[in-house]
Amino acid sequence: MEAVAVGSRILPQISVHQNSETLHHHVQLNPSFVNTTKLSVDRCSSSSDTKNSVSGGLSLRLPVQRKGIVGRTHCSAGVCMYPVGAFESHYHSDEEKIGVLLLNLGGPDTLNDVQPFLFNLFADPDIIRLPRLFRFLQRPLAQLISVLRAPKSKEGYASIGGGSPLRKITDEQANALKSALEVKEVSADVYVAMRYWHPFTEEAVRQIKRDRITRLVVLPLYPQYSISTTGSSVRVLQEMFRNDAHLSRLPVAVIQSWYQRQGYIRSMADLIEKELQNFSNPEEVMIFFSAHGVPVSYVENAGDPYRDQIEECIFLIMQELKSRGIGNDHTLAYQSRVGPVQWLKPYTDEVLVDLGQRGVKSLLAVPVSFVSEHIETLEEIDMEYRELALESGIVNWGRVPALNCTPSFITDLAEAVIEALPSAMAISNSDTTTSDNAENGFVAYAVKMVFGSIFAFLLLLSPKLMSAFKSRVL
Ligand SMILES: C=CC1=C(C)c2cc3[nH]c(cc4nc(cc5[nH]c(cc1n2)c(C)c5CCC(=O)O)C(CCC(=O)O)=C4C)c(C)c3C=C
Ligand SMILES: [Fe+2]
Repeated sequence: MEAVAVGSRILPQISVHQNSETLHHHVQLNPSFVNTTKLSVDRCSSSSDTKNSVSGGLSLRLPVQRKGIVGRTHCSAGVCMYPVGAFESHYHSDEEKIGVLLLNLGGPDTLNDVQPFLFNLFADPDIIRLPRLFRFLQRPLAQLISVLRAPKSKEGYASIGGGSPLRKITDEQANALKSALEVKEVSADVYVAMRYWHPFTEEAVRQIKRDRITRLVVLPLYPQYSISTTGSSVRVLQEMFRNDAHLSRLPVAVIQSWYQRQGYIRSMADLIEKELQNFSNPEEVMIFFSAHGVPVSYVENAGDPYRDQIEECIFLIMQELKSRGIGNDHTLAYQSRVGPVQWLKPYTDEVLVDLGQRGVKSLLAVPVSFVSEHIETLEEIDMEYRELALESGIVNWGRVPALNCTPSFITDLAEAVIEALPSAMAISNSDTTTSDNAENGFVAYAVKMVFGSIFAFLLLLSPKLMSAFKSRVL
């Protein structure tokens, strides 16, 4: 697990508490931030199972921090150990009030919410990454793309019952996590912060303030880190915390990614093992991992560790399956691309056709970057990809369900939270005069909106330009 405190400067590398259920992982702490933490640069010795080889691979694959891009931190070599006992009694004291903030993307509750939800998504500079000079076009462009994409999106949401199930499932996960923490004698309030729809991050943070939480763990419900998911949500949190006197003093730990945790890997392997039994010849089934894509530029230019983490995650799941005597073939592809740019390859739809042509007859789809059912599992995989696979010659199709509230998974999340608690720290020297704030002056905003709207208007008026744009972007 990587955890990092929310802050405006280079952040300390936090924090992996080791226990028998956690894959050993390489992290480095900056002692000036966490002086209560005992540091060790040695790799933890562990039992001779998958853990050791995995941690070696992990440390090599972790990205170097590139300033101003991911903008936060990534781990480098070294393992830190917590003097756990030193913290435990504190959590049970009357004055400590623990909060856990779950981050997720959010989804439209009804079909009327689809276009405004899409607007919020495309208005995010971590989703459409315009060069700084063109940032003034972000909102007009978001307006345009959301209006153009809404009909297709609505169709998708209509086919899964008229809205996204993400809010309901995330609330259930929050309740289950609270109970799992209670079982481990940690009393905590669990909050949900969605990036693009209700309950928005702002609503959750307001509640955290109202409840006078004294220590907060931020847990993204994305196993792997991407600039477009965890990165975006954490950036919003950073801005809010930096600009708030109370929040900037609140000790916070952010778990950046947790795909390598043994509890998660085992839970995924359990689901795959169970689902394979539904095939008449389980050993002949191709395990087909499908991850949500991101544009290639995120990985190759902006230093997004997403692809590396997805690959590592799949390696770990397959290793776990092998240790159970399951040695099926497997492959990975990326789904859900949007827009005219290159996305991570290979693309799910192309691979399905290819596999069918190559004579693969049985296929088990495994959504690997999501932990809840949502439109990309229920509509894209279960309907679109299934149909395409069957048309392409696949005969036996199966799909592993999302983890949702699987008890072993929720228990592992609870352990991740407990392990992160000691590393929570405040943003001490908050800097409230960021250049972004300066840019947000009313006059600058008005000028940008006027020019942006003119651009969007011209685009809408030009049928030729419009149809070219539509065919490439949507
Ligand atoms: C790991 C998960 C996700 C990554 C990475 C991601 C990147 C990403 N997504 C878009 C565009 C869209 N995403 C949409 C919905 C959506 N995406 C994720 C997850 C990841 N996105 C989730 C959980 C959801 C919500 C699903 C729900 O049930 O509501 C949508 C809307 C749906 C649609 O119209 O297809 C869009 C659009 C981009 C551009 C991107 C990376 C840059
Ligand atoms: Fe997405």
